[in-house]
Amino acid sequence: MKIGLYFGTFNPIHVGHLTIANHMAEHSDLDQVWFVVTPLSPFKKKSSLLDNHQRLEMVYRATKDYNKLRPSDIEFGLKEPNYTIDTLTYLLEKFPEHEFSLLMGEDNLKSFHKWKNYELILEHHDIFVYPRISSGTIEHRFKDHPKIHKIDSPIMELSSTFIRSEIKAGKNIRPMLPEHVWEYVDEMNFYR
Ligand SMILES: Nc1ncnc2c1ncn2[C@@H]1O[C@H](COP(=O)(O)OP(=O)(O)OP(=O)(O)O)[C@@H](O)[C@H]1O
Ligand SMILES: O=C(O)c1ccc[n+]([C@@H]2O[C@H](COP(=O)([O-])O)[C@@H](O)[C@H]2O)c1
Repeated sequence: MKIGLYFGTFNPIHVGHLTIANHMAEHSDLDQVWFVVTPLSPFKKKSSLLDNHQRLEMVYRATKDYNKLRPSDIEFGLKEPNYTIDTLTYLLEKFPEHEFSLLMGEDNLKSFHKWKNYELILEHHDIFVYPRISSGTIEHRFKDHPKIHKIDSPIMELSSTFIRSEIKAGKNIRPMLPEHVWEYVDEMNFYR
């Protein structure tokens, strides 16, 4: 099968993430999109980070009604911080029958030259990049790269950081989360 890997912290998963994954599932030849919940991103701090299983639970609730979208806890047993190349090596060993590509927002492409062994990732995998407003520029070497494919789609100005700070300020963010995720966040008093 052709699998699109959508790596993220998902703290929490929001409608932007879900829209991107669904768009790729509907408009590409991918058979499935896996949301890989990352325990600790190399570029992030642990502050205000919910437990791995709570973030996985939110991804599970967001994706359960979508045939082609799956939560993945594959990184839970791997060394932190989680370098994507290490996870890919593990996945290729575990699932030699699958072909893996990556989905990411444009902000991640802008820092991609700082990722561990990024040349090796590009050698073996296609990367689909979703437009996103963010600071910084895309390195020249990634601009016309044959393995990097820009997705032509509307921009969604939404982030987990914004959602967490709005909840902390007592604002209603209900439309920004998939309904089942909002119910869980509300019931568990997350981010308050
Ligand atoms: N609104 C968005 N548009 C496009 N890509 C997005 C959007 N939100 C997240 N992404 C992408 O989803 C992936 C996972 O992102 P992540 O879980 O870090 O979400 P985030 O909203 O960026 O979180 P935070 O605000 O906590 O940094 C990354 O590739 C990121 O670029
Ligand atoms: O492999 C790397 O060097 C690397 C550097 C930065 C981020 N990543 C991965 O990219 C994903 C999204 O990261 P983030 O920081 O935007 O949540 C997450 O799964 C990280 O593990 C990976």
